[in-house]
Amino acid sequence: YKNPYYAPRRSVNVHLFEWKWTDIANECERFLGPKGYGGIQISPPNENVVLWTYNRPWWERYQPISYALVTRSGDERQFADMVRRCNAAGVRIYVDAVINHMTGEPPENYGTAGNTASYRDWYYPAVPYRREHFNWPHCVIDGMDYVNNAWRVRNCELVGLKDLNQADEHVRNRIVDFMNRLIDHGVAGFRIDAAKHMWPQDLRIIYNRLKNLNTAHGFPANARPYIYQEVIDYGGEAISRDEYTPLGAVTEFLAGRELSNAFRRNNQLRWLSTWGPQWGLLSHSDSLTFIDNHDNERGHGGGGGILTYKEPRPYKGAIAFLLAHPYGEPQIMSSFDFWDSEVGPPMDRNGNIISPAINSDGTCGNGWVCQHRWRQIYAMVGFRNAAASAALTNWWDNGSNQIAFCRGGNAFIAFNNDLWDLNQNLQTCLPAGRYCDVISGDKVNNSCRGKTVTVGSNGFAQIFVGANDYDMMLAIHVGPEV
Ligand SMILES: O=C(NCCCOc1c(-c2ccc(O)c(O)c2)oc2cc(O)cc(O)c2c1=O)[C@@H]1CCCN1C(=O)/C=C/c1ccc(O)c(O)c1
Repeated sequence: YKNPYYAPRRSVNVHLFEWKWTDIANECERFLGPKGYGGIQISPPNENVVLWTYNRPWWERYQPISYALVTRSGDERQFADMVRRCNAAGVRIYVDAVINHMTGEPPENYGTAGNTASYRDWYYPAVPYRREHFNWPHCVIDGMDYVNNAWRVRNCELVGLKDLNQADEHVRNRIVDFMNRLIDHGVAGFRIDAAKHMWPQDLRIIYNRLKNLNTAHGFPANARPYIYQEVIDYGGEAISRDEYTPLGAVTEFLAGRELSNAFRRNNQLRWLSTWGPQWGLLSHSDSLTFIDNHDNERGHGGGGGILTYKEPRPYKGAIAFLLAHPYGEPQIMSSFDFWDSEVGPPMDRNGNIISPAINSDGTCGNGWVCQHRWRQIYAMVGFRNAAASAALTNWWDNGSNQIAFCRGGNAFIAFNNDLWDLNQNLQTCLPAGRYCDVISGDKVNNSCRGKTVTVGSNGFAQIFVGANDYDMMLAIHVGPEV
C-alpha cells in the first residue's frame, strides 16, 4: 500500500455465478485485484448432471454426479490455473460445495423404471457411492417438514435429490477428500450448500478433517478454511441457523430482506442507525451478508421482494449501505441476465457457456450483468477497504430517509431516499481537503469525474444529494482504495 500504516483489509466477495475458470482468472488480474475485491465465490466445480430436458437450467450444477473437477466452467487444470492466478492477484477463491445430495432420479442407474428396490449396486461409480451411502427409508421433504420436523429435513430428500448419509464414514471420507483436494489447489474456503439439510454434528466432523490452507498460496501457517453455511432461516422453522454458527459463518438472509425493504421505502432509512444484531441479525463474526443471491434473485428461497439488478437505483443504494456499514462480511451477486427462473447461463447450441464480453466502458456484454463492474459498486469496495476497521460514528438523519455517517476519520457516506433534496452542512470526520464523490464518477489522476466535496478544517462539508440525482448516495474517503 502507498501508506504503510494504512493496510485496508480486502473483504468484499463477489459471486461470479456460472463463470468459466479462464474468464475468472482474467477478471482477477484485469479487474478484481486492482479494484480491491477480497474474494470470489465460484459455481460448484464438480461434475454435475446434464439436463437438456430443461435446456441446461442453472440448478443442474446443484445435482452432483461425482467430485471430478470437470464442468462447463472448465477442467481441473483450468481450475488450478484460476486459483493460482487469482491468489497471485490478491483475490481468494471460495468454492460452492454441494455435499448434501447427489442428483435427482439417477436414470441410467435404475434397474427397472421407478422400482426403487432394484437400484443397481453402484449409484455413482466415479465417487463411488452405493445404495448404503444414502439415507433410507426413502422419503422426500415436504413443506410442513420445514416447520415441524427437523429430522425429516435432514434425512429425507430435498426435492427428490438423493440424500447422502453424512454419518457414514465412507461418505465423510469422500466429501473430505473432495474438499481437501480443493484446499491443495489453494482455495480459501467454502460455501456449504443446503447446510440446513445436514446434521451439525456431522458437519463438525467433516470440517475438522479439512486441511489447513495451503501456505504455498500465501496463506499463513495453520490458517483454517473460511466456512460459510447456507441456512435459509427467516424464523418460524424447526431448524435454526443458531445450530450452525458454532461451526462457521452462516448466510444472513435477513440482511437482504431488511435492506430491500428499507431501500424500497417500506421502512425509513433512519431506523438503520441500529443496523446489526439489534435487528435480530447474526453476530458480526458469524454473518455472511448480501442483498441477493443466485437463488432469491429468482424469487426462490422464500425471500420475495429482494432487490436485484432489475431495479438498479435502490439496489445500488442497498449495496452501498451494506458495504459502508462495518457489520458482516458482504458478498456481491454477479449475474447473467435472465427472463425466467430456470434459464441457465448464456450458451452456444452445443451447451458451451459463452464468455462475458468486456465493453469499452468496462461493462459486460453477451448477456452478463457484471454488477461487480458497476462503478457505484466497485467504488464502494474501495470505500470499505479505505474504512478498514474504523467504527461507525457521527450518525445523522433527517427523521426519515436522509442519513449519513462516518467511518472514523477514513470515510463518509450520505444517502437520500426522500422525495426532496438533501442539502446539509454535515460533519464528515475527514481531514480538511477536496474529495471526489466516488459514486458519481471515478477519481482519475487526482481529478474528479463526478462531484467534488470540500471539507473544512472542522471536518464539515456542504453535502448535496438531489432527490432526482442518478444515484441516491454520495461517498468520500481518504487513502488508497486497495
Ligand atoms: O422449484 C425448484 N426447487 C424447489 C424450491 C427450491 O428448493 C431448493 C432448495 C431450498 C429452498 C428453500 C430452502 O429453505 C431450503 O432449505 C432449500 O435448495 C436446493 C439446494 C440445492 O443444492 C439444489 C436444489 O435443487 C435446491 C432446491 O431445489 C427448482 C427446480 C429444482 C431446482 N429448483 C430450485 O429452485 C433450486 C434452488 C436452489 C439451488 C441451489 C441452492 O443453493 C439453493 O439455495 C436453492
